[in-house]
Amino acid sequence: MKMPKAVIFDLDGVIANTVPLHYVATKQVADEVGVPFTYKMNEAFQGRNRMEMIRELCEGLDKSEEELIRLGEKKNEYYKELIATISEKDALPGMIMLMKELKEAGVLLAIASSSSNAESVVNQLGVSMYVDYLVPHHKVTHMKPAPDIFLEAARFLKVNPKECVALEDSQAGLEAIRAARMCAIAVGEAVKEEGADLHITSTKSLNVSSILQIYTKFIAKDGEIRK
Ligand SMILES: O=P(O)(O)OC[C@H]1O[C@@H](O)[C@H](O)[C@@H](O)[C@@H]1O
Ligand SMILES: [Mg+2]
Repeated sequence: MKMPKAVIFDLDGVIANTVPLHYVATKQVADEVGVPFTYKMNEAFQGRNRMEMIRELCEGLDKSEEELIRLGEKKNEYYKELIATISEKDALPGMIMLMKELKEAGVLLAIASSSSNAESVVNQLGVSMYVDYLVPHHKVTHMKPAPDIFLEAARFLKVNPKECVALEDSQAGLEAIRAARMCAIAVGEAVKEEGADLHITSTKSLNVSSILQIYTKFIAKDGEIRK
C-alpha cells in the first residue's frame, strides 16, 4: 500500500457544506433580475467562476458590463452574510477528522477552491491548522475545468501531480483533476462517475484507509500503462 504525498481538496461541497449557501445567494440575485434559478443549475455551476455564472444567468437580458459586475458583487455580499455564521458543524461529515488524520500520517494538504471566500470559510470551519497551502484564487489565470489550480498546489508543495490525490464535487473540478493527471475522488450526486478513480455519494465513507487503497490502485494502473 502506498500513501499519496499530498491530498488536494476542493472546498465548497467537499469540506464545507456551502453549496446550499451559494444557491440561496445566487437565487436572491436571480429573483431580483427575474430569471429562473434551480438547485440543479446551482450544482452545474459549482466549481466555476462567479462572473461566468452571472453572465450565463443574464444571457439575453441586455445587461451592461457594469450591471453584470454589480450583480456579481451583490451575489458575493449575500454569500458573505451567509458564511459569516458558519462553524465546524457546517463541515461535511467526517472531513475534519480526515484532514486531521492525514496530517498525522505526514500527508501534505492543500485547498484548491475557485472561491474568493475560501480563506474565510476555512477559518470559520476551524481547519486552517491542517492546511499547508490554500491556493490564492488570483494566482490562477485559467479556472476549473483547466488543471491550473491543482497544478499550482502541487508546484507549491513540491510534489509531482502523480503523487497527489484530489477531491471534487463538481464536474468542472473533476475535469480539472483529470487534466492535472492526479488521482481523482468524485464526491456526491452532482458529479458523474466517469473519469473518477473513486466515486462516493457521501463524504461519510471517506477515511485514510480508503485514500490509501485508491491511491495504491491508481499507482498500479499507471505502471500498467507504462509497461
Ligand atoms: O463567488 P466566490 O465565493 O468567489 O466563488 C466562486 C465559485 O467558487 C466555487 O467554489 C463554487 O463551487 C462556485 O459555486 C462559486 O461560483
Ligand atoms: Mg466544489
